[in-house]
Amino acid sequence: MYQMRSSSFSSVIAPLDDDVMMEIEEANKPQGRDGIVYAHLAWKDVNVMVTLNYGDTRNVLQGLTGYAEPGTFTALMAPSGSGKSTLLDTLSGRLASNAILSGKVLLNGRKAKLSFGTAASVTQDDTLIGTLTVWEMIYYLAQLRLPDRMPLSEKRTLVESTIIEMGLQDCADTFIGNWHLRGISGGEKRRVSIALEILMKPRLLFLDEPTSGLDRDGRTVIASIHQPSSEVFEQFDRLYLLSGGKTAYFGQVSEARKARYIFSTESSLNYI
Ligand SMILES: Nc1ncnc2c1ncn2[C@@H]1O[C@H](COP(=O)(O)OP(=O)(O)OP(=O)(O)O)[C@@H](O)[C@H]1O
Repeated sequence: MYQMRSSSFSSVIAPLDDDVMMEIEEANKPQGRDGIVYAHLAWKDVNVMVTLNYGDTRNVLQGLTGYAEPGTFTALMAPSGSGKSTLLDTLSGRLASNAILSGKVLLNGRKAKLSFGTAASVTQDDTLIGTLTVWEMIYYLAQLRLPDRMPLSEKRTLVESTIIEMGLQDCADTFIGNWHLRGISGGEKRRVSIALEILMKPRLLFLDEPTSGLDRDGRTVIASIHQPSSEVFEQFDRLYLLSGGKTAYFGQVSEARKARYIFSTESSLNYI
């Protein structure tokens, strides 16, 4: 769990570099030499206000600015209730109907609706079919989601490579399981949920709780995270810390370390 003393961490807020922000906002040529469209995501002055019962309102996010670039992994961290899921929902265009957004969210320099195939979200409540094996589940989804014109042999190859990418080889033939059938572990279920999304090769991936071993491969990954294991923590490039809906820190993980955030060995982050 976090321990936070708000008086001292404000001094290590990383100032956002305006040039970098502008560069990202104006990046209108996201297509790389390999023909793949990469996802540069930027958000500026984002505020989210929700309407509560009896018509009261509450500002859940206040003045958030940041960006995420292709091939990087950005971790959103904050104490419970500070706005991680709301920021993920904002960036992925999934805000609740009682929430009002102001500010800019730009994909490759433009306001864009995130289409299926470009962006994918993996939330905690994804449903899997317990009576299928891991291989069957992923293959079943591949047949449903991948284009009809793709040959079956190609779909099978993609299923195999996705299973390897997510480190699911050892449990590929194990049932996913349900309340009366013991199946794969909780962590393996998370990896199956992610596998189902990366089948479509999205350039932008939003995760509620990341997992280790995710290949970036030019992908832009933004993940909200509660208690990172040291293995997961090693994978982050940037850290976005929120406190009470405001930015407490946005910058490189390495700089956060220098700024005297203490990362203890297992699953805890303390601000000093
Ligand atoms: N649509 C909404 N209507 C009312 N309140 C909301 C709404 N969305 C978020 N909130 C409130 O805003 C605050 C931030 O919620 P959010 O789920 O983003 O936090 P979080 O950092 O993801 O929390 P946790 O780590 O516990 O999942 C909470 O107090 C939550 O109750």
